Amino acid sequence: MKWSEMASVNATQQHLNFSSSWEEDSSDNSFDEWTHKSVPLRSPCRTPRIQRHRNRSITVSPSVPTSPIPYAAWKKLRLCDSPSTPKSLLSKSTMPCSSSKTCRSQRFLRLSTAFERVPSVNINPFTPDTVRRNSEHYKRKSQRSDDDEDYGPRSKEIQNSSEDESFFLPSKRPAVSARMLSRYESEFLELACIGVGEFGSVYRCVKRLDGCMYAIKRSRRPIAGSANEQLALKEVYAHAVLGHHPHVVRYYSAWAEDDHMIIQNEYCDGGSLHDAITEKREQGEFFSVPELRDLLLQVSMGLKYIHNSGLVHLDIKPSNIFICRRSTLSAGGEGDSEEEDESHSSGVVYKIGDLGHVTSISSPQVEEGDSRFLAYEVLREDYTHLPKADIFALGLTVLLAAGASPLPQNGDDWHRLRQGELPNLPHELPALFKDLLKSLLDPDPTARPSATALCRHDVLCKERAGKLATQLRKELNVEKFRTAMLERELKEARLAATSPQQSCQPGSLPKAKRKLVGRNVARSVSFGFPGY
Ligand SMILES: Nc1ncnc2c1ncn2[C@@H]1O[C@H](COP(=O)(O)OP(=O)(O)OP(=O)(O)O)[C@@H](O)[C@H]1O
Ligand SMILES: [Mg+2]
Repeated sequence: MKWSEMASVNATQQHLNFSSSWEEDSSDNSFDEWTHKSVPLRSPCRTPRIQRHRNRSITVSPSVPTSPIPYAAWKKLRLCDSPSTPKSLLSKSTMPCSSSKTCRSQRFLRLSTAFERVPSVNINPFTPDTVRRNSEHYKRKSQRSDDDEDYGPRSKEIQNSSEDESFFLPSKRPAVSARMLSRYESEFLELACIGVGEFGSVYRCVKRLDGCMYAIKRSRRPIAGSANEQLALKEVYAHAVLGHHPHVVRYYSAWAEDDHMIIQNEYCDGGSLHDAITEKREQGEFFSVPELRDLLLQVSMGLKYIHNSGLVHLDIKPSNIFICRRSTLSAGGEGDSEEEDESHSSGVVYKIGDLGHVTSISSPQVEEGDSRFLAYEVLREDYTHLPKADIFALGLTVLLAAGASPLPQNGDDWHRLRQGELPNLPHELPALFKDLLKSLLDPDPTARPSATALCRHDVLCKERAGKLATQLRKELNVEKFRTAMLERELKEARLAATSPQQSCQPGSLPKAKRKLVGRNVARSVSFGFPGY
């Protein structure tokens, strides 16, 4: 959102109910001062001045909190200098956590270390991990009780039963409301800081009550009365409206605490696409063509859902696409979608996250996203084809995964990418796929394919058809195997019928015990086959 627009919105903006002290407080007029002073002058041929996303989304270890200087803070810093302006926030944000004042994340981490010794979180019996552990435990237990029946004293079983019960029953419920802790502290056990962005920091947490993992995003600065309040609300509004889709990060809850916004989202265990690209790049690797197609298709599905809901994301980029590995889905699992099953065969699910820039297609309030991924028409404030700006950003995202060099933030190279020139890639892409990517970057937004068209595009669906063929081949092999087994059984049954003595041979069942179906055919025993 432009600062000038924000000033008008400010009059009607909905404030979060943080604390009464803030609501009545008119002393923080830095925002008004700032909005009036910062109406941008536009040149006819603009090139983005935005540096905002440099160094963003760095995954840090909890012991080394990094605080990239947010663009907004820089901008504010240039314009006003009161103690309550971002200068103080900036110095706070850049202040090393080792200073005498304990920083919040450290405080939480200390708290969590204390909890680690006595984990006061419940174990959710329905998560795949727990189910597996439970069944192993049951197996062990039944073996043990067999042994006990034969050889061991009964007291041993009695002694173990309380241990077993405590294993299956949720551990004692933590006294959620007994202590006057913040909701965050009382409901969640913080495990690690998994990301730092412009808006805030993201922590991996276990919810004490349900024992599931969540990503908790906490705004970096106090947000009441600031532009960030609208941004924070935007993210929450968007999540709430969007509901569930397998390719959009799932939202669970949001609340304000200590003048900070806290958003509880699904935890994606594979990190961000940005992390995955960086990791591969460091090893001199890039996404393969099938992986690129899969990425493009899955994110298109998420975008199709967002666009069909009347919204646009406006900040599509690798650090806002998260990865889930199917086997370890944390909470909630997947939503319902006709496309759901087809996209999972790679074992990786891509999800669109960070909805902080989402706006509606019909009455857009545009807060430009990362300039590196910004479509030219959005820079020109032409908002008539906003969904195509997401498509443009998706094209650049896929090109980065294909090994393109880091994207320019402005300048000639920036303009060249907006004139339909593809960046250089370390490996040649198949012509059809390359053409498709080129169409995503078309300078004319109307020439770019829609998300719906991408979901049906031949180049991407062939991949899906390929997966389907592989799946069908597997199923065919299973059926062949089954038929062969049945034929063998049939032969045996015929043989048994013609020469009754043979049925008593070692290895074959006594005739009386065999269950015959149909025309004296032994019922096939059910047998396992991996994966079926
Ligand atoms: N649900 C999640 N699961 C796993 N990791 C996450 C999740 N949400 C965020 N992260 C990590 O935290 C980083 C920052 O998150 P997010 O993009 O939501 O915050 P932000 O402050 O809006 O960032 P930015 O302004 O840089 O886009 C992500 O790039 C990712 O590495
Ligand atoms: Mg982000």
